[in-house]
Amino acid sequence: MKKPALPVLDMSQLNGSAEERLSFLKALRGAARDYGFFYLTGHGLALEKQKAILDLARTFFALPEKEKLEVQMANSPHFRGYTRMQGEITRGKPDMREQFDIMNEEKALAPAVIHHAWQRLHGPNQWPAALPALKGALLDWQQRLSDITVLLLKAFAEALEQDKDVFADNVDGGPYQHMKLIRYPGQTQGSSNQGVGAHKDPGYLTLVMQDGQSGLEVQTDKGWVSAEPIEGAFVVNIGELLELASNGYLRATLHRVVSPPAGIERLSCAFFMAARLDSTVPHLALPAHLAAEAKGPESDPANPLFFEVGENVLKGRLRSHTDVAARHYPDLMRATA
Ligand SMILES: O=C(O)CCC(=O)C(=O)O
Ligand SMILES: [Fe+2]
Repeated sequence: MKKPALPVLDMSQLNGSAEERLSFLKALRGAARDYGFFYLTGHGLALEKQKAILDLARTFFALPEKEKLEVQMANSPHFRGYTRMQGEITRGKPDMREQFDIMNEEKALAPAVIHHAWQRLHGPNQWPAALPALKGALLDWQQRLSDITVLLLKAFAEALEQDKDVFADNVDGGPYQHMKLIRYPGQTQGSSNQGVGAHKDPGYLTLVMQDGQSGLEVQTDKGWVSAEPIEGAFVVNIGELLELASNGYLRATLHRVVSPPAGIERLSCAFFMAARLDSTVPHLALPAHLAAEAKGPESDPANPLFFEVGENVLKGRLRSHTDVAARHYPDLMRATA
């Protein structure tokens, strides 16, 4: 196999000898600083389970459109459910992908206790009646991915020489979870090949499971590189909250997906770990030798970053899903117009 363009980290080293742990932490810090992206192996999730989730995704997307639209995201003030092709906007352009989003399974809050717009993110998922197996399988998978990201976040604290509990307030009681099944159809003549436009992820950490088809591309100092699928490995990337917490020492990197060639589809499952919506991102006090390398979080006037987690998550959702925003958050849309 060609040498991968991004570092490969073996998470089982975290449970190994003291030297192995150190070697993992050093590699983690370097990969996240230099690329903001890496492959993760040794995470303990079996290949057959991964394939079963991608098979379920394939079955879901093959349902008649009517069944999928019954659970469309536009119905949900909590940004959960099905989004059809071109239903999501990145950098002002529609993405050529269809997707199914779930988050923590929970009740919506009563209006009387809602004081901030982001509290409306809490709520139930929508599940397709035609595929009853989806609910149990996806909620279980989401929890496993969430557990991996919590371990990784702890490892980041250690790698950055922080108190081991520096992120405890962000994750105790269960961080915000968000998982997406995604299908990218093959290119068709005359249509755009923007599977998803160049973007940074808004949360702390993202885990992506890809099928065998390439398409995910990552911006590096040497230009765009392809994150070719490695069987069994997840692709991990840093989100804006971790960049913010580390004052830019860790990088939230631009990435995009280019549509597969005509006649070929690509499936993926992305898990986004934010933090508890009611928590605040800590300002990490980096030791001098690390602080000297911190670049400061990148500032982009079109994309303000907030230390309040709920604000940051809601901002990203409103921008990507303008139909949900217009239908369920007209008050906010007027305020920002
Ligand atoms: O499908 C992929 O490989 C990545 C998707 C992605 O970057 C996203 O949904 O944020
Ligand atoms: Fe992404």
